[in-house]
Amino acid sequence: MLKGFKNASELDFTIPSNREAMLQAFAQVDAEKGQEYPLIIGGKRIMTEEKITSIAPSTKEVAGKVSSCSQELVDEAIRAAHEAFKTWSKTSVEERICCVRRLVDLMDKNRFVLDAWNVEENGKNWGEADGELCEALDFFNSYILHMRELDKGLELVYSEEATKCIYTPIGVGVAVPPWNFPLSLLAGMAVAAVITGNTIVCKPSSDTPIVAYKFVELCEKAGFPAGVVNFIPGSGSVIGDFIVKHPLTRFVNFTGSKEVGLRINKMAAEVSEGQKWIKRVVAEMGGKNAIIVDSTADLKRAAAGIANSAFSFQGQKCSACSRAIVLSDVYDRLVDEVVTYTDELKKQQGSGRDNLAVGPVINKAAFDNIAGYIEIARKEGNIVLGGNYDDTEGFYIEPTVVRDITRDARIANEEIFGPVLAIIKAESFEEALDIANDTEYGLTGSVYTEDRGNIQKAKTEFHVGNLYFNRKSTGAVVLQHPFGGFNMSGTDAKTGTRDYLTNFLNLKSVCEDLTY
Ligand SMILES: NC(=O)c1ccc[n+]([C@@H]2O[C@H](COP(=O)([O-])OP(=O)(O)OC[C@H]3O[C@@H](n4cnc5c(N)ncnc54)[C@H](O)[C@@H]3O)[C@@H](O)[C@H]2O)c1
Ligand SMILES: N[C@@H](CCC=O)C(=O)O
Repeated sequence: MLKGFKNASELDFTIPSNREAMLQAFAQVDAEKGQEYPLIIGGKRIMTEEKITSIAPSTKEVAGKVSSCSQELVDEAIRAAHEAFKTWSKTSVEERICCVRRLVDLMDKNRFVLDAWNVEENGKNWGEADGELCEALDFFNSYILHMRELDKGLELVYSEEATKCIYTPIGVGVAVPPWNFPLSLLAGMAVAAVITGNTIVCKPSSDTPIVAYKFVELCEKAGFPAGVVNFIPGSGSVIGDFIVKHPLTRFVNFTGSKEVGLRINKMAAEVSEGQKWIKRVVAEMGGKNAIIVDSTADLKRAAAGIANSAFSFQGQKCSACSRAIVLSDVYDRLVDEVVTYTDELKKQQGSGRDNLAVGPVINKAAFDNIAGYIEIARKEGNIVLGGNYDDTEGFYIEPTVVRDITRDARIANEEIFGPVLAIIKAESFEEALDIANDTEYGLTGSVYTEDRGNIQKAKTEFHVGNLYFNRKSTGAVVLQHPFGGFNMSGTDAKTGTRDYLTNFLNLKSVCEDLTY
């Protein structure tokens, strides 16, 4: 079934032509900077008085201003999507796939400018931005394959009657992505919805609405009819509950923090007047991910994996390692290796445009929150690297390594979502597993070991949605490492898979008595 699928390859920016194209794309970003963007509802562009200001985290400059949607306009958007659903849901799967294929093409043609906007608005480096674009393409291509299979219906046993089980679309969905993967997560949510015959209302994060706008613009160019993909940025606290509670909302596809995810889940469970269905919620949420290192591990390799998982994109991945749990006999040596490796990363910190290893954190609120955790870390353990932060030019926080942290410390339990790594000591592999599991989350985890017994034990006893061995905990690849978390990390929806698409489909069982 997966024959014909190939993961997209990231651009090599050491090739002069790619580098040059990226610099040109930044020139385009500069020319567009400060521009105002409308909502897109039922194909209409609507400029509102109230705007969301998007700030470039590397420089604190205004990237652009995006119209902010009111509750009245949310209602209009959901109704437009509901109207479009009447015809889009009956459009053939092949026709829907054609639109997605054109979108793949358009994303590829606009690749550099999409990457450049992601660098500008989100603070990623070039490779991280292009890796995200590849993930979006992988989602599209995997959903094309899965949808073709789903279109055949469910295989049934033979009977005297004519029986069939067919997948049918369910209605209007709402996509609520976070800011940290503004392209691939929104694009994955939107395409999963529309390829299955649903329509979608996209509410991007207020930190990254321009990247989202660029994506929705490409959807229009790809030929999705008006109203199939709508764009309504707005404050979560002003329109969030309204979108979720709207009686025509059929499903909510959310990725973000645990607090917002749980609120959405609760709101969606309440039945609004006129609502005719139980709303479906996909909620992928936070993590407090651990990497375990036992006494048999290759410590240099483990240190590199830990530092990459903890500090790439400044620790702002849900999959980031924020706890290293290390057996006591190798603890000091491992800490030294992590410090040595991280020190190299720390020397390469700066603006995303300069394409360095470490960039800024997303905004002032995140900066203050992470700085607060660094001060807590000073009291709870010993900072052996980093610990400084400065928001004069952009929101920069040094990669920070904290040793001698106990399992009950705040920085060992709360999601920081920034470049702060807590290193905890364990006396046995069993204790290390117990500490790793001692969290309400269950997103990613990794184990560095050469002990087959420990590998077997972790496979059954380390409770996370994505478990890795002798490898970093970040960088899941579509259809190689289906991604989704356990417990308070989410509904474990496993993006990129066929199962994922069934969240947005009904299965209709049809039977005809042939003797009639
Ligand atoms: N599990 C995953 O796959 C995954 C992937 C990326 C990020 N994350 C998590 O996302 C979080 C960081 O992202 P964030 O800061 O954007 O998260 P967030 O929860 O603050 O916001 C996510 C989205 O929800 C919207 N929102 C806020 N309040 C809302 C409400 N009441 N109703 C509806 N929508 C509302 C926001 O505007 C944004 O679009 C971290 O916790 C991270 O671990 C998880
Ligand atoms: N899927 C990504 C993380 C997405 C969340 O931020 C990874 O595997 O690193």
